[in-house]
Amino acid sequence: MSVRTQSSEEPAGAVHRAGFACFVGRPNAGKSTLTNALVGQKVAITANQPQTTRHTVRGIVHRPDAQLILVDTPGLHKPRTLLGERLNDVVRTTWAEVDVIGFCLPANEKLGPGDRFIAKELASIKKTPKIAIVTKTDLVDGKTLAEQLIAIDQLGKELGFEWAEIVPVSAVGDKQVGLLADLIVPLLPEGPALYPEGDLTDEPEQVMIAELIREAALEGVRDELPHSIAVVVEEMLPREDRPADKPLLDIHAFVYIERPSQKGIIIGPKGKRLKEVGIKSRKQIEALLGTPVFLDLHVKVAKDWQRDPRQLRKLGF
Ligand SMILES: Nc1nc2c(ncn2[C@@H]2O[C@H](COP(=O)(O)OP(=O)(O)OP(=O)(O)O)[C@@H](O)[C@H]2O)c(=O)[nH]1
Repeated sequence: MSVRTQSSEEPAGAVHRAGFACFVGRPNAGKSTLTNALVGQKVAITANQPQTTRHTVRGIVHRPDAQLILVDTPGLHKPRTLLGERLNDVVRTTWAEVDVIGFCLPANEKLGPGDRFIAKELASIKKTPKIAIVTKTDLVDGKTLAEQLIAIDQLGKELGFEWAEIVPVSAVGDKQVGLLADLIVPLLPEGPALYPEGDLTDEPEQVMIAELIREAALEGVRDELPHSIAVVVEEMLPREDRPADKPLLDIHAFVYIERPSQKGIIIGPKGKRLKEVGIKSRKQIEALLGTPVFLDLHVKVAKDWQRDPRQLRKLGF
């Protein structure tokens, strides 16, 4: 077993590499946080709640020697609804297309059936190198970490493959995140940069904005509305008749819920809660786009949208 704590010096050459990596792992394993730490900007949505990442969000790491494009997939899980099945399809398609797969396993949770389920699926993808990433190392002591590293090495052996690397990281503590990038880069194919410098994500702005609104709308009501909220940005238009130095962007968005009874929870007494959601997400959208925004939010009921293919398509899944 080789566990990396330090980068081995690559001979300095003129080789430039570019390619794709994705992080897989159970819900809450720390994939989005790690993506953000590597890219250095909030592009994926994180939360204390499983399955927040519904869209494939790419973050791009630009380096002089390489361009690493990170594809952040939803967690693979036992599908119970049509949405669940679609999410799993997205995950498998992504795996088949990337150059490196990073399997995220939290240091503070023993390997469980969920991890084995994913590892088994990974084992069937023969040609893509797989790096085991032990996340959240700041939450455990050395002994627990060592046991986890051994268990992960063992898991690979049981399933008949070797991890390309096993790397402990802490995205929150900024430990070994740079090293992880150093270890992924040599596994990418040689080639020129695929995206212009400065691009951090190619996720359409509308999707990122919808995710910001969804995150704000979920805050404080996750227990009541765990996976029932979808957000769609209907329209984004610069306000007419504004002086050039005082632009305003009008954004109209719908917050979809599954049942009329959920309306009250989202809107709150006298619309107070929805207003707060609007203010909070507007500030984040303004920070993202760098322009003042007028955000118009409407709540709509889309009955059982998670189970209805037509609704799912409309909501962008
Ligand atoms: N202490 C600590 N917490 C972390 C670390 N990385 C992630 N977390 C926390 O773990 C939780 C889940 O992290 P996410 O990045 O949203 O996990 P994910 O794997 O993307 O989750 P899904 O989108 O549900 O698949 C969040 O509360 C994070 O703040 C870390 O390095 N240290």
